[in-house]
Amino acid sequence: MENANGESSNNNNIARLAIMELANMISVPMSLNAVVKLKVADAIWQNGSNAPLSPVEILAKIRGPQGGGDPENLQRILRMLTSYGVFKEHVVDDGSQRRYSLTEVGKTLVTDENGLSHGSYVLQHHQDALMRAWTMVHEAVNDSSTEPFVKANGEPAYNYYGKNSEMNSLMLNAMSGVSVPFMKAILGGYDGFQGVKTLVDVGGSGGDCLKMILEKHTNIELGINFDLPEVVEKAPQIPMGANNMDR
Ligand SMILES: C[S@@+](CC[C@H](N)C(=O)[O-])C[C@H]1O[C@@H](n2cnc3c(N)ncnc32)[C@H](O)[C@@H]1O
Repeated sequence: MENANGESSNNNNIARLAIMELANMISVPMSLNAVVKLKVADAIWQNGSNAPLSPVEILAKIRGPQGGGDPENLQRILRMLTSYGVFKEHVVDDGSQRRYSLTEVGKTLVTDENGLSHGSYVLQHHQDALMRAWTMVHEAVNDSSTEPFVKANGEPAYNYYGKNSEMNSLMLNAMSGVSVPFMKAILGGYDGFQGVKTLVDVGGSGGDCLKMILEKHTNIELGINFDLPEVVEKAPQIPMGANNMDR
């Protein structure tokens, strides 16, 4: 059946459902944020066994002897993220119990031997200051003279992070967690650093990428991590490298 605009009611209903799904999309990153805060991926991973666990078993691992927590609500979050490919759901034959293991996507949230994962990246993107800025995106259209982050928080993002040690560390960890695995892959196939004597990483954050490049390409005599003073202050010293130094 068609309405006055020539649209079928079935198409209309699909459109209504689509806009409702879009309106509720915030539940996806917020659920992701929740599993990172709860350290669910590490609880399931258990040194690589990745054996499917029930919400009750996951809670026991993340909360330890203090116990407690709500397995029903945890299961809701896990099911939501299962539908977005973060977890795999294993349903017992009679449907009475559901267990969860990590997919390849979920494994990116497991803390590695260097204490890194993509979890910090998730948290960094949903910290309060950014959430406040997201509510003001329309202001970037109404009045683009001041960016939404500044309108929401009174100063530009990196100034704001630099003044708050917790946010600064979160940003550093987020960048390391993402960049180290990518840089490993890049170094396996990219030969553009051959013949380079001085390398400057502009906005190099904690200097992980620069450090990895210097370790592999010993032809580079000087590496400079050029970043903001409060960022390089926390960055570890790099052999043969310099932080914000111009020689
Ligand atoms: C998205 S992060 C890049 C991280 C890094 N390149 C990596 O791959 O891990 C952007 C970096 O730019 C730095 N940055 C921002 N404004 C800067 C400025 N004015 N001068 C130097 N660095 C700046 C930030 O402190 C941050 O470390």
